[in-house]
Amino acid sequence: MRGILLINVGTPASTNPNDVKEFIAAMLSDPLLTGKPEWWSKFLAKNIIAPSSGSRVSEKYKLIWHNEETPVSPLIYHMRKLAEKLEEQKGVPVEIAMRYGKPDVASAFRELERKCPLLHEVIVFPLYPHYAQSTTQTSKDMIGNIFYRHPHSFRLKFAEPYYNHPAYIHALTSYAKNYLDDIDKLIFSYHSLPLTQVEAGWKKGKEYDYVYQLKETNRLFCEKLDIDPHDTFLFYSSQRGKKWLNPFLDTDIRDLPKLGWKKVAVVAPGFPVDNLETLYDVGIEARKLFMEAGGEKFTFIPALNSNDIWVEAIWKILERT
Ligand SMILES: C=CC1=C(C)c2cc3[nH]c(cc4nc(cc5[nH]c(cc1n2)c(C)c5CCC(=O)O)C(CCC(=O)O)=C4C)c(C)c3C=C
Ligand SMILES: [Fe+2]
Repeated sequence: MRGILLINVGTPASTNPNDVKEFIAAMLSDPLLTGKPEWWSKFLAKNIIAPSSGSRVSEKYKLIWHNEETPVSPLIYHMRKLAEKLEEQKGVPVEIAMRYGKPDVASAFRELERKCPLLHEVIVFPLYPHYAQSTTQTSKDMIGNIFYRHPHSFRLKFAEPYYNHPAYIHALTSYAKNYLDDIDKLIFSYHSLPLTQVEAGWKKGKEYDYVYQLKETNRLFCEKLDIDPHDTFLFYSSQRGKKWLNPFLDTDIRDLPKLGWKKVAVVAPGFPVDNLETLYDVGIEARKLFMEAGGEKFTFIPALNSNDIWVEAIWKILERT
């Protein structure tokens, strides 16, 4: 039998500033994420960035935390629901794990083996449709490292980027089309990346080319819904410097109302499940900036999360893996 491991970057254990600092330090210590040497990344992350940003970021997490039942990060909440639905509807064991922090990959492998002693294959499904060194590559490296260190009965596969897979585009468009009435422009919002990492990927070819891949998603999205690409904008969020992919959602969106586009909907296809980067950066911060700049209507399109249509799409994407 096959098992599925849903992987994502990670999230703090709670909104407590110490937990947030620990998470930020773990992430920013990764040389594949920062593009800097390991010793330098670790030093900077633990001694400077995490201590100085932990409390500020913790305030953002408090605004989006999932407080029903047991309080939990929305990222984990949606991933658990997605895993449960996949398990129920497809009859295969499914676990979730994070690149940084908990739940961790080694425990997820053990749990899959416990659920299904006859497991012969595990497919890792990254909740990042587009390739990036800071998401896909670092997750693949870390999982391989854990997998090959211990003997396992099953073999391991990693799903390729699915940015152009018809099932992903179908899920995205069937879901998003319900939010597109009465708008002047549709905004595609993606996580920004340092230009150095983007260019390095571009040189390796389109399987590693973040911008090529996300523009393909946008093109296919417009084609499927018969949207004129001139009625869309591409913005990048969560940049950490000037030499990152732009225009920036958290500054440049303010220009739209002045140009006469006062009603927008924002979709973030790079995030199949909601998290801080969608719920806060888009749903709270970008909305506020847009409305303060004279906007009249701001529609935040939630991620696919655990919608049935996304469960079906994942299953179809895994067929070719
Ligand atoms: C498409 C997905 C993502 C890309 C690409 C990405 C690149 C990237 N991220 C950082 C630094 C941080 N990311 C943080 C949180 C975070 N990032 C993503 C996704 C991508 N990151 C997710 C899903 C999350 C988790 C959010 C949650 O709900 O918990 C954080 C911590 C939070 C914060 O401080 O904002 C940091 C730090 C870099 C440097 C980078 C590319 C080089
Ligand atoms: Fe990130």
